[in-house]
Amino acid sequence: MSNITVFGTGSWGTALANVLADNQHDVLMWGKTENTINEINKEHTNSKYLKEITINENIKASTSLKDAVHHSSIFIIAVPTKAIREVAENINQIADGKKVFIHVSKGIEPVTFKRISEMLDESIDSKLNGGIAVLSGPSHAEEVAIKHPTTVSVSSENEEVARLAQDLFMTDYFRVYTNNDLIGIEIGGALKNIIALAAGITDGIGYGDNAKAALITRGLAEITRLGVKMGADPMTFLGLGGIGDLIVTCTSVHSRNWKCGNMLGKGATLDEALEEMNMVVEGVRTTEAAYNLAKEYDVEMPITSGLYRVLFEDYPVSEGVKDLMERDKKSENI
Ligand SMILES: NC(=O)C1=CN([C@@H]2O[C@H](COP(=O)(O)OP(=O)(O)OC[C@H]3O[C@@H](n4cnc5c(N)ncnc54)[C@H](O)[C@@H]3O)[C@@H](O)[C@H]2O)C=CC1
Ligand SMILES: O=C(CO)COP(=O)(O)O
Repeated sequence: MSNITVFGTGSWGTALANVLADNQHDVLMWGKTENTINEINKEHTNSKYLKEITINENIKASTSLKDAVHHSSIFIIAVPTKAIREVAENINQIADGKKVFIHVSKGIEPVTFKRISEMLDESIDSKLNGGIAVLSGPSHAEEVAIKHPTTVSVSSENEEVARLAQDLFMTDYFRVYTNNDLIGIEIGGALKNIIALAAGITDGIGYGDNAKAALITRGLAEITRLGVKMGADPMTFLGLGGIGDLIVTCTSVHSRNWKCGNMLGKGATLDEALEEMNMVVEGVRTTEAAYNLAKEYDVEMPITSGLYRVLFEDYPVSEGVKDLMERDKKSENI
């Protein structure tokens, strides 16, 4: 059994810490918020992020980055994309030996267009970098925390690190596949949030299953178009990290991205919707990144472009839907 540190005490970090503790690993969670850390240690709950869930009593939590870094050589990075560089750079200052980084976040950095494994690679000195992997797939924390059957993929440029991640996480309710397409898994996990925001919007407006199925299907087409230009294997988008995650995020009541979109569809402004959520809605920043990436790679992404206008240019949602429906005639085969 291994010592493992989970960086991030939000819903996903907490649910995954429980999975690892179920596998008898010695888990230390690190976070900045004193209240949450005390609550995890004393009450074995995390009421802000995962209501009504009991956290395994063997899990300890700390606000000390030093303790967190020295606890183990296996790090699970479970903070929002926006915080990845800061956390990784701080770890880099303290670490004194090789560490394996398994990140579970879903986003792309606007402006640089970097994937999370690339941000980690840039932030960690090569002498401290024992390998980087991503864990991604259809997996809401709320269901993993109550041990409902869940399947995910892990990917790394280093096959051994992917297999290590698979071994660490695999339980009878959390099934982990390896996948050799790091780019595809990271792009699929990031871009599905854009489509989930759009699905929330159409549900919020009051449209039905036809609209949602259209978004999932045509959303997958534009995710695949961009992903392939970025170097992904198109088949990855038919797997857990692609269509699997797209389905769960567009259809689940647990999805933060769907919920945010749903409020927008009902008439809230982006600021109002984000204010209402007390958890990260990754799709907002990812829409900005993907909108610019689509231009850079000269890829047509009509759903992403329409959502960009709604989120950042005050474009009415009803007009956004109309634009999508009234685009020039196309063949589905292209
Ligand atoms: N919640 C879920 O079901 C799933 C989430 N993810 C991904 O995991 C990542 C984290 O998501 P959640 O746990 O849902 O987020 P969350 O909003 O529940 O929690 C985020 C955590 O990160 C911490 N944090 C934020 N900025 C920080 C900083 N600068 N330094 C240190 N800590 C910081 C917060 O205090 C909080 O503990 C996201 O990229 C999300 O897309 C992936 C799969 C499932
Ligand atoms: O990635 C997720 C499920 O696989 C979580 O999605 P949300 O952030 O929209 O809740």
